[in-house]
Amino acid sequence: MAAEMIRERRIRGVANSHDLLSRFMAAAGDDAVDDKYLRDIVVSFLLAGRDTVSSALTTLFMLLSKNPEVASAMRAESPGNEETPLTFEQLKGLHYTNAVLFENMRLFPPVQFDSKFCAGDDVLPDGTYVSCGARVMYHPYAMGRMPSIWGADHHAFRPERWLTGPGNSFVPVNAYKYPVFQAGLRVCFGKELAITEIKTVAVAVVRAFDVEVVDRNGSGICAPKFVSGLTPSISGEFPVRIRSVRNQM
Ligand code: HEM
Repeated sequence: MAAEMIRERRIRGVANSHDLLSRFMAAAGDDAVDDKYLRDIVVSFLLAGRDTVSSALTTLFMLLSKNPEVASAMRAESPGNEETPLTFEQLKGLHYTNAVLFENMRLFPPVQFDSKFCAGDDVLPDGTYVSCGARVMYHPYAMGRMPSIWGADHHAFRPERWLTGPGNSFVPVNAYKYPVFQAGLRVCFGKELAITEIKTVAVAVVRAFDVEVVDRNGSGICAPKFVSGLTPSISGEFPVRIRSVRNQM
């Protein structure tokens, strides 16, 4: 599929196309960019951008089902109704919704753990010696649930913990405290895109529907099994009941 996408652009030309692959090809200009390099770009963007966003949305709706008052607050914050799509600026102004997204990914980070290999002998800030070639892991899932980082209510889904700015506005924390998108030079390249995607889908669905996680027979709330992995997922089924908000008014 990647090869076909590249071939098609080589034939069509990329100067007037604004998709990401065309931009990579155009930016390379006269420098020869081989197809293998471009194929790796396509694959890494698909891998990095697809399962992560869908994992975040899955756990978000799981949490909203357990916390319907949070879904109501998101609905109340969003201007207009489901007929009027939000602009990018309006989306950015949704502080409570932003807090819900970040709180969801604190408890269920789409990349649960990650590792790096030392390029040379080094000493970490806490004094730990690491030798060249050693593997060092960081674990956003564990860090998101540590009382020493998040306090006594670390286990609670509480979006308000992010609303510490003037007028209860959203305030991000240090990326090394919340390494859900990693931190430093190799921070996630698609972070802002991911947040915009998740917010767009979450707001569009919440404005129009109540999403309730149910058991197989459609009655009572069940607890979907969260399966850890590089990008975590839900094992087996994830049955939900969808109710139009408009019909309930
Ligand atoms: C909620 C969604 C996402 C999360 C939690 C996430 C998380 C991460 C993390 C932890 C890394 C560091 C991986 C490593 O260095 O080993 C990373 C890297 C990366 N992400 Fe994301 N990501 C998300 C969505 C996206 C999207 C939508 C895109 C693009 C379409 C994207 C593109 C990338 C790329 C290109 C890198 C490599 C950056 C580099 O090494 O310089 N990500 N992401």
